[in-house]
Amino acid sequence: MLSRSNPATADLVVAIDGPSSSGKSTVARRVASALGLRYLDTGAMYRAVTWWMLDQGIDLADTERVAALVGQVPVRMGMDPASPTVHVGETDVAAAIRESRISAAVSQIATNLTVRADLVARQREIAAEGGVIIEGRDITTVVAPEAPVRVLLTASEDERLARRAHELHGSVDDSAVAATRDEVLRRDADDSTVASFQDAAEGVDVVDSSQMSLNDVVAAVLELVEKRTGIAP
Ligand SMILES: Nc1ncnc2c1ncn2[C@@H]1O[C@H](COP(=O)(O)OP(=O)(O)OP(=O)(O)O)[C@@H](O)[C@H]1O
Ligand SMILES: Nc1ccn([C@H]2C[C@H](O)[C@@H](COP(=O)(O)O)O2)c(=O)n1
Repeated sequence: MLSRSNPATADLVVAIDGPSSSGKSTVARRVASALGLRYLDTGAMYRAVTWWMLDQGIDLADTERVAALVGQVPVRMGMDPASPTVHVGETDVAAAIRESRISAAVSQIATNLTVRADLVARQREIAAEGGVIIEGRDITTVVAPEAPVRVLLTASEDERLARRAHELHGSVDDSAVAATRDEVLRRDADDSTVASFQDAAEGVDVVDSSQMSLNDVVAAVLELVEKRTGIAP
């Protein structure tokens, strides 16, 4: 695992929220690498729980059964931003949790309030250790509302659909974008019933990346870290 190599950032927590495909994972990993922080992808935790429930043959609509079982799911997150890992027990699920069957089902898990309480508690333990950038949907508001740097990373719907379509289908033509709508917009609609990531909470800085290159977004977040904490790479 990554050692917390930068003494200046040993206690730092950076929180990033935003809708699907706004660039959270990509930007957070790069910022973490620049600052010597660990990187926690909380969406991957919800995906790993989804993977385990389906692997066990659990009906995700049976919210009480899911709630009763979530505490048993042995999710292990590797937080080196250069090579983050996700295991459930000894099984490497990093690729499996990105399959479309998981993307299509994960909101059923993420909208289960007992699951949220369980995963938020695990995420808060990691935040309490410091030296970490955490991204998701409720990090600035619920998991780490006291973090000195809190960012809402947004982009227009069209831009987010195009980014995901390009990533998944290698194209931004009409059929590629249409095939991506469920993964991006339907999921955001479902997820926003339990987490507030469309508007910034008080004190949260907004970065609208619609017209920005990845490098510019990373630079903007690093500037916010410096502005809020005085810490620079
Ligand atoms: N500023 C940008 N300009 C162009 N492409 C971008 C930009 N930011 C991110 N991308 C691309 O958009 C896609 C989605 O980015 P990423 O997976 O980081 O989003 P995300 O917010 O973590 O999504 P999710 O929450 O659904 O996992 C990736 O292919 C990434 O390379
Ligand atoms: N803190 C979080 C992180 C993620 N989710 C939900 C929202 C998504 O549907 C799902 C997977 O996230 P992704 O990998 O696409 O970022 O998990 C959440 O509710 N809270």
